[in-house]
Amino acid sequence: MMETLYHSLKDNIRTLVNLKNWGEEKMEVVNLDHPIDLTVSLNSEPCVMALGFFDGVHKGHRKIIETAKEIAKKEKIKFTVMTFFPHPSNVISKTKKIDHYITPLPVKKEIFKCLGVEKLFIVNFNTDFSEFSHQQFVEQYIVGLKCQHVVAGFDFTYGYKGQGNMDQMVSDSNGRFDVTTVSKLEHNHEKISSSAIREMLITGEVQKIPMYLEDYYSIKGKVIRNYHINHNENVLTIKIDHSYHLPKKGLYKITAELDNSIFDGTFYVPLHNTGTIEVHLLNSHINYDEGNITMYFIEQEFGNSQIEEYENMFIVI
Ligand SMILES: Cc1cc2nc3c(=O)[nH]c(=O)nc-3n(C[C@H](O)[C@H](O)[C@H](O)COP(=O)(O)O)c2cc1C
Ligand SMILES: Nc1ncnc2c1ncn2[C@@H]1O[C@H](COP(=O)(O)OP(=O)(O)OP(=O)(O)O)[C@@H](O)[C@H]1O
Repeated sequence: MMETLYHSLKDNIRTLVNLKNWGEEKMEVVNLDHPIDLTVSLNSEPCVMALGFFDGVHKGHRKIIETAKEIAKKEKIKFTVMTFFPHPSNVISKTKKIDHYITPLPVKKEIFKCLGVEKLFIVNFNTDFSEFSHQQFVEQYIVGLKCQHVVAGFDFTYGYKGQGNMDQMVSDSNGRFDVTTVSKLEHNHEKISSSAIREMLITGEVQKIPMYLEDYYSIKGKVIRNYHINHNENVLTIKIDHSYHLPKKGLYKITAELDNSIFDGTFYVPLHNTGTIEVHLLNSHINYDEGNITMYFIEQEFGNSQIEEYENMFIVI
């Protein structure tokens, strides 16, 4: 069963590689600092806006983005997304800080672009912004940006202490824009969520992630060094974004996409993300000293008891 899933998903990766080649769509990115610059409002065009943090851009998020896209097409208005950075937990003292992401901001931008988003608003989530009331947010960031239609999920909250919800949004709109609330998307009776995916990364259960993400968990990076261990195995040193949420420490079976070619390999995930990693690729005879790489996590290779043994092996080498 797992093998079948693996092969079909591997085919998906091939499809995604092709899609990426076509995905040369244009997307305007507007960084918004609080208080909002009035010229941004003046230059805005009528739009539909999907709202949320969207870490991972998982299946539930995609349902929202697809809904907004369809509305934009039907109503012939601009298709926009508004997201926030950093994660609100970084400025709200009572919550656990989320500063490592399933999709760091540059990756999230790339995904939005591939999904056809025409304009992306990134609001700098700072303390002043977090203290803005739900009414003020709607006046300045929704009505002010000429949004004619808001799309968000059933549990979207906004405004000081997260006091606004989707019912409040209808009331705050005061008839000036439409509101579409997307219902809960579930897997095995559980909400598909970024938190659930983070939990799978923490436990190392990466094989479950495709059910939530529609793809394997992946990390993108730039190759900076390459050496051959033998005629059949390459070790690549790769620079990655410091804010990636790495899976639990241990050895993982990966599939890597490099220069439109697919390789199988392994990646020993360290305890912390230092911004540089090493992956082993099999059957890759070519020299790759540079270039972009995407690593897809298939499954954890060893049980926990074997990790220490594996580490000792490295020390000996
Ligand atoms: C103007 C504004 C103020 C916010 N203030 C707070 C806050 O005081 N406390 C809080 O926990 N979240 C606050 N949030 C965060 C929201 O509750 C929510 O996490 C954010 O809008 C992203 O939505 P999502 O998590 O559903 O994607 C605020 C959001 C906005 C837009
Ligand atoms: N499973 C889901 N079904 C429908 N809408 C969803 C789902 N998950 C998230 N959303 C919506 O997507 C937008 C972004 O939500 P958010 O970034 O909080 O995702 P999340 O997966 O709930 O994250 P977290 O687990 O960190 O709370 C919001 O409008 C939210 O209501």
